[in-house]
Amino acid sequence: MVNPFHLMPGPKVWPIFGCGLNYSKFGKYSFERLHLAKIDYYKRYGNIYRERLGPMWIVNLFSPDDMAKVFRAEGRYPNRPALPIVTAGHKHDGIRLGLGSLGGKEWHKLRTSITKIMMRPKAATLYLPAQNKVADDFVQFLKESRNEKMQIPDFYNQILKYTMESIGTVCFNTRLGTLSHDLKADSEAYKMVMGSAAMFDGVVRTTYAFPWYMLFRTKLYKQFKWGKETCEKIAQIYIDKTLERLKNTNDGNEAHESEVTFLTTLLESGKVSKEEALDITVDLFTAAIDSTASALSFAIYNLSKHPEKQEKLYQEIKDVVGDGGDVTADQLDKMHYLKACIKESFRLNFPIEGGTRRILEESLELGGYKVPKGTLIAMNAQTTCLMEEYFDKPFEYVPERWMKDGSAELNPPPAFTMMPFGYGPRMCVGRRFAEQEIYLALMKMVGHFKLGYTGKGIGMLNRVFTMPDSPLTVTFTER
Ligand code: HEM
Repeated sequence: MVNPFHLMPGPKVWPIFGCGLNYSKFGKYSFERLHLAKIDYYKRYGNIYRERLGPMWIVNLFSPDDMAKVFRAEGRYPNRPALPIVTAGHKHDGIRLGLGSLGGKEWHKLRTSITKIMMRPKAATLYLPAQNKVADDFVQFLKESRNEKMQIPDFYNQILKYTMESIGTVCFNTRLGTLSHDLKADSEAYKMVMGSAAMFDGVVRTTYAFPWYMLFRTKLYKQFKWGKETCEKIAQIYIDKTLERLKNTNDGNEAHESEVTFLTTLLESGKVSKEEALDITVDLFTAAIDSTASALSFAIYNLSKHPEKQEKLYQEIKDVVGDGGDVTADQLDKMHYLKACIKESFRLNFPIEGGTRRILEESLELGGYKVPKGTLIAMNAQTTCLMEEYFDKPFEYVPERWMKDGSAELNPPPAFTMMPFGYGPRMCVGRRFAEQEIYLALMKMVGHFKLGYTGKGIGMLNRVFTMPDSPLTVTFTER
């Protein structure tokens, strides 16, 4: 029997505020630690519940079968809500909606122009030589940055510089120079770091705030806009330099191999205008930084907390790569335990609060209820990934569970539980690049240092992406 939507369980809905007060200072929960609310709600309501935030109904799912049903029902143009601050920017100042915020045919046109370039299996390996060099420089930077406790002060921000530097080689074929101990305030790299931080902070703080910024250009809105414009200005400088070099070296023929960048490939595809290509490149650059940094931080943390797993990984690195040098695509293919370590870290510290979201294009039966068209569906993989029902020893770090050799002696993880990059035609377009950056950083770090951990355990903080809730006090001892 299918029940009507209004019978679906969920927290009390107040007039005007809906369920929002639960996350305010009058409530039990906070948006920063939304995962704790989700765990409570799961215990109280089971596999499905609904809540209303502002005018919007949100249906929360915990069952992988229901999540699969949503993905299977999505059509040609899967619909995900845009970031609210981006929508406000579009309304106030005509800020263009990017790939992550567009819907329908407009989204599809942009997406098809880059899916082939970015999603084919070997898409990222073209950038391996440049990204190897960035990872080497990061290790050197860490070596020189250690304090007397062998820790890296402000480690999270240094990781952000690595991810920015690494994706910079893809987007602009240029070294930005962020991995410097002496970053000058008037340098392009410094401005890029500051701009990206201001913009991301604006995104995070407005996503869960009362939407005054939809009505007025609030202080936070101005900060976001300043950050975005700063990044765009600097990106434009790099892009112009690349195009200038291309003009001089290539006499109108295909780009010289050393000048192949994401941007040049996009331009040569003939599918987008020069202006669109510039926009897409800047969008990808900004989408890549915090997302990859937060995933990399938890991967480092989990390995530093589990020395026996780290040693196993070290052995794999020695066996596959030997004593150093550039990591090749063939070697990456053989790094099975490394990939298992990263997957397990994604499971324990799922990178996106809740998980992927969709707006239903048609009404759908979920968990025994008829959910109307237009409802926002939150697929709470973050909670599901820690449930005993689906994972043996859910709170333990066991990379072996992802190995196909059966070494874990645990039940294999079920389908539709682990989707850190989303699913279907709208899944993360930068996945291969994020993974490559994380592989390289971990291989070089674990190859050079024994990572140790002395501080208290790290929890998760929801800042659009899941971030460590306290400083990462990892120790770096040379091998
Ligand atoms: C570990 C790092 C990353 C994680 C965990 C992550 C996760 C995600 C997720 C969950 C989505 C939504 C997918 C869906 O709705 O099904 C997404 C979308 C997206 N990601 Fe990532 N991402 C990461 C890194 C990157 C990188 C490196 C880039 C760029 C090079 C990038 C660019 C994008 C873009 C442009 C979208 C929107 C795609 C669309 O709507 O068509 N991401 N990401």
